[in-house]
Amino acid sequence: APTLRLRGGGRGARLVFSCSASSSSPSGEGGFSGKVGFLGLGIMGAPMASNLINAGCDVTVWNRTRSKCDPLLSLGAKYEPSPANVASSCDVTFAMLADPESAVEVACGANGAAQGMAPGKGYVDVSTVDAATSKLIGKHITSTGASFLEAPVSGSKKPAEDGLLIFLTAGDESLYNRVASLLDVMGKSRFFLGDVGKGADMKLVVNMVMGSMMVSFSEGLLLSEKVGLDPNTLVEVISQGAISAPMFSLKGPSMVKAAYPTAFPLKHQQKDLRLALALAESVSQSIPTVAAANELYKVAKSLGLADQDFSAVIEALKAKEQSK
Ligand SMILES: NC(=O)C1=CN([C@@H]2O[C@H](COP(=O)(O)OP(=O)(O)OC[C@H]3O[C@@H](n4cnc5c(N)ncnc54)[C@H](OP(=O)(O)O)[C@@H]3O)[C@@H](O)[C@H]2O)C=CC1
Ligand SMILES: O=CCCC(=O)O
Repeated sequence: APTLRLRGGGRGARLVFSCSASSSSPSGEGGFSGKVGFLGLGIMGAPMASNLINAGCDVTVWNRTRSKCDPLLSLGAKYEPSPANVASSCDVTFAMLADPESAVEVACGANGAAQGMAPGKGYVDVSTVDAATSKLIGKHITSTGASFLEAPVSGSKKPAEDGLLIFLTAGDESLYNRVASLLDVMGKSRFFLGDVGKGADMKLVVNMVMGSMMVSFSEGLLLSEKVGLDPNTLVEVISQGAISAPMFSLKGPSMVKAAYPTAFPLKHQQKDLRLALALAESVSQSIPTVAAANELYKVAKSLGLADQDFSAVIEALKAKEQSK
């Protein structure tokens, strides 16, 4: 019988089917009983794979840096020495890689996942990449007879740990239905947006808004301090008004202390702004606020902050002030 369990706390609490559930729905969704591969065990991939294992899935992992597999193996995962091996030994393989270059390399390179793909198998790329990259990966995967779904996620380290991500999917709808119960183990909601590229586009639009919001927030924190206000009070005032956002309440207090524990690496936020600018250019849209924000993230990277949380962009503003 399907297993029901409570997921999340407070307002996020809900009941979800476990991995071995055998439910079915009019859309063709059902439980997933096959073998699941997971490639890329960074900040996001590791907790996502952990949740699949904890839900009872038969998970096989691979990561470029082998040692990052160890915690997952302790939870019961299996290991294969290459993406091709994972893909050939699993029914469906997820990939959570850093950027377009690594996503292509892992899917299409030597010993890449495509080499282990075959009809009946599926590849779900949950990395944040641009539409052209996603289409390229999709082409390699589908040329083997396998199916392809892009499924970038909104939500950071904590939502990944809590299984509360938001999936922005596009591509093969039957694969979407086939992996729905797996997405529900890792996330709180999922959108199917159409042809390959639409999930990538949606993700880049969301993240360009987020990246600009963070810069605007940083400017406000610094200005409040400069005019003699307590920036902690600013965080509190914002949290009670119409521009309240979990991101401000979560990151504000540590930003005031100049602490940037990494949830979303700054280098990835800058990558997303770069890709969003290219997306806007492809349709001749001007996004001047995003362009200005991108310059600040580039400055922050040049200050050695690439691996800090993206909220460290405030340090680029501080550096500008100091150089006056
Ligand atoms: N962190 C966040 O809040 C969120 C991140 N994202 C997106 O998810 C993706 C992953 O992010 P995150 O987990 O934070 O990033 P991490 O930097 O923590 O992890 C990146 C992963 O990519 C692997 N990788 C990098 N380059 C290569 C390569 N050339 N070949 C093979 N593997 C490679 C890394 O392997 P290795 O361990 O060997 O370095 C690691 O497994 C990114 O696209 C990011 O934009 C999306 C939503 C939220
Ligand atoms: O891509 C990273 C998104 C982070 C978030 O949605 O909080």
